[in-house]
Amino acid sequence: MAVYTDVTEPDLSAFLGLYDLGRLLSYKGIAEGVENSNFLLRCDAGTFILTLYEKRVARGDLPFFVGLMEHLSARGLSCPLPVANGAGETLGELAGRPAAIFTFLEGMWTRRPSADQCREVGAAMARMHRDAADFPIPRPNALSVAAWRPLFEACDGRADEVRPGLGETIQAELDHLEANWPTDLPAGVIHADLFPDNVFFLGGELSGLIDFYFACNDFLAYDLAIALCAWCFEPDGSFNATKGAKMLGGYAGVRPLTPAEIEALPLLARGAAMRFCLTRLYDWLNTPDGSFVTKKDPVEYLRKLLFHQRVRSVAEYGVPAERLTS
Ligand SMILES: Nc1ncnc2c1ncn2[C@@H]1O[C@H](COP(=O)(O)OP(=O)(O)OP(=O)(O)O)[C@@H](O)[C@H]1O
Ligand SMILES: N[C@@H](CCO)C(=O)O
Repeated sequence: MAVYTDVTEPDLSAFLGLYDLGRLLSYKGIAEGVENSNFLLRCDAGTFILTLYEKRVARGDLPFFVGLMEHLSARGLSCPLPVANGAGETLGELAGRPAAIFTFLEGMWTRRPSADQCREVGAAMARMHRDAADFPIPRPNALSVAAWRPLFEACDGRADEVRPGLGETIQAELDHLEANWPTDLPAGVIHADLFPDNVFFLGGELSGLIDFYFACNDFLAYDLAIALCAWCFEPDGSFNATKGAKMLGGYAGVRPLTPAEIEALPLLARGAAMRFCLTRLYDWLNTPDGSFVTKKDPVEYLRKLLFHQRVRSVAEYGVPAERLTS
């Protein structure tokens, strides 16, 4: 679960006193999530989410994250809207942590996404890319190709404890990715973690996107590659080309891809699989047994990586290239 910091009722009531939300009626910690502490708040004014930012989130990045959610909400994208206090500020401090209150999004995330949901996610991502295009604050991707080898080295040669041969596979793949990573694809603000647990559906329709705490500037098609990894594989490890086709088609229906993006997609997907394999590997090796944080399996992303290594063209994701361009 993710409630790292306890909040006392007097402290919370004092914090809420800065806002125009009425009295605190109740609050409780939310078990899901890994990075920050989240609480469900009920006040006279309604239901809200209180987030306390923990140490893995750099304070200097908070204006980017909170500002981006404000920017996207103002463009009509459904995502948590930071609530301003009486002084017009959206970021404050509570229990010694930076803290913010957000509007509550109705809906639930889906553990078994359907092909139609993959299409909706593709389309929502493209709208997000379009709506964020004029967001003025830059944030370079701290987890892009240049960060992967240092992350692997921080695993101290222990990858084979997770699976024999894993270290060698990662080394070889890093050599390939570093030598071939594209340099000039269309870029902008990406979500960078648009996994099923960060997309809510309500009554069969996509109701919103959450968790913008990896958002950054990078290649737009890299975001799509991440989503392809996160949404289009089945629990048995097989790639579902119907879901792949819907995801890519949903995206391209809003923002057609360039020929260079289409050609780069299998490589970007290898990079995406590597990024999540490495962060999971690092956490796997460095999270103490018995910790209340659920460790995610790095080998799931090794398998996805091996799949993408065999892909020669976007058609193998289920859709011919000509259907993705304008
Ligand atoms: N605005 C919101 N409306 C409704 N529920 C929310 C909202 N924000 C967060 N939640 C709930 O809190 C949970 C954790 O939120 P979030 O994923 O942002 O946390 P995190 O610690 O940053 O997670 P992660 O480990 O995925 O990076 C979500 O799964 C969701 O249940
Ligand atoms: N989505 C990430 C974890 C949180 O960002 C993963 O599944 O590894």
